Amino acid sequence: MTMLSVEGLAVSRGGLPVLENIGFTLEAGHALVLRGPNGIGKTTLLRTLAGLQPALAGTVSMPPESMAYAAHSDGLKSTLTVRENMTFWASVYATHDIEPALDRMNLRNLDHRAAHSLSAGQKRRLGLARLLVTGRPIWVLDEPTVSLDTASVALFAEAVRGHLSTGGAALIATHIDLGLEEARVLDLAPFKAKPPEEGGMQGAFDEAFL
Ligand SMILES: Nc1ncnc2c1ncn2[C@@H]1O[C@H](COP(=O)(O)OP(=O)(O)OP(=O)(O)O)[C@@H](O)[C@H]1O
Repeated sequence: MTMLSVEGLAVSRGGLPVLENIGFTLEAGHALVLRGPNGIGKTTLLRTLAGLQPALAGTVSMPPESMAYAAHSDGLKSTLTVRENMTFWASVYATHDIEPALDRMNLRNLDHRAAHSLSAGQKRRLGLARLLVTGRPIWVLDEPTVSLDTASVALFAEAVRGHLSTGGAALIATHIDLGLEEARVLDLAPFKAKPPEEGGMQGAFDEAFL
């Protein structure tokens, strides 16, 4: 069953088109891994899908409210404890049980620690635990494994697998292999937008000699 369908999508950063004519579908129970070199536009695409910036063109079949977005910055409330952060998010998303999420991301021993006192990887685990209490079907993840050690990457991959097995889907920008058999890869290189000024200036340059 198709959960998300994207057609003719063009996205921009700083007023310039970055990727254009992007099309893909994402089925329930599957993950799509976005690949491409630094700066190709993975973050820009994910931010656009999550409703944080407008698209230049195209259609996205599902609204941002169906997506749980986890960005580079973990969005933690630094003075609240791990447990308080989780409780806060559970109330925002009107879900209740934070206990399984604490266990899934191995945060139980840290649950009374203020978020600001966590290590980078522990903060990342807390940011990812948030996904588990959103109750949202499509996870949109930007470099989710940054700062994670091997054991935590495995925990995270297991959490994604659990989400997929209950009919969820995930869109993940990552440079590493998460070992997810359910994942397809989408290479973004073919969608790279041509810089508009290049064509325009070259045209003007050529014209000057005609
Ligand atoms: N705030 C900004 N204003 C203007 N341009 C930006 C801004 N942030 C990023 N860009 C540019 O937009 C393009 C796409 O950046 P984006 O962060 O989406 O790439 P990415 O594929 O996620 O890269 P990485 O793998 O390094 O995370 C890049 O050329 C980048 O320089």
